[in-house]
Amino acid sequence: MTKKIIHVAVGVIKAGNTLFICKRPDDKHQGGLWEFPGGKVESGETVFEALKRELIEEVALTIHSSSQLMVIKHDYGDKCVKLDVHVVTDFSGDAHGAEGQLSAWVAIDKLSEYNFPAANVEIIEKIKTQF
Ligand SMILES: Nc1nc2c([nH]c(=O)n2[C@@H]2O[C@H](COP(=O)(O)OP(=O)(O)OP(=O)(O)O)[C@@H](O)[C@H]2O)c(=O)[nH]1
Ligand SMILES: [Mg+2]
Repeated sequence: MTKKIIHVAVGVIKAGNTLFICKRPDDKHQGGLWEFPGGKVESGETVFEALKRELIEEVALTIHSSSQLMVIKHDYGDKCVKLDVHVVTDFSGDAHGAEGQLSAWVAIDKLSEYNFPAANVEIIEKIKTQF
């Protein structure tokens, strides 16, 4: 049987040479690891609409535009995800962990000091070469 793929909108929020990252709650999938904020694309939503909704909910930012960086499919065994990764530089608001999660603005060359889910390795490699 083909596994269900969970479509996820992921936001790489960038200001200068820093990115805004959050810590996933321990009880969630890949809990305790750092992430780029975002979440599942609901039926009838575009990726941008999902990203906009998730970033308001999770980090209290209103985004005005985004550009696609890459799409990554990853099978964690328990879950199969398709991460639709978008870079966001055009936003308003004061980013913080709006759901009580830890968060930080981190310099791109310090990203390797944080542990991310396996699917994110490719994202971080691309960011380091491209940004
Ligand atoms: N947001 C986000 N999710 C990621 C990243 N990397 C990665 O593998 N994922 C996976 O993508 C899936 C969906 O993300 P999510 O848990 O943020 O979804 P959500 O905000 O809709 O949460 P929910 O479970 O409360 O509905 C999770 O299985 C998560 O482990 C990442 O950098 N950011
Ligand atoms: Mg989320």
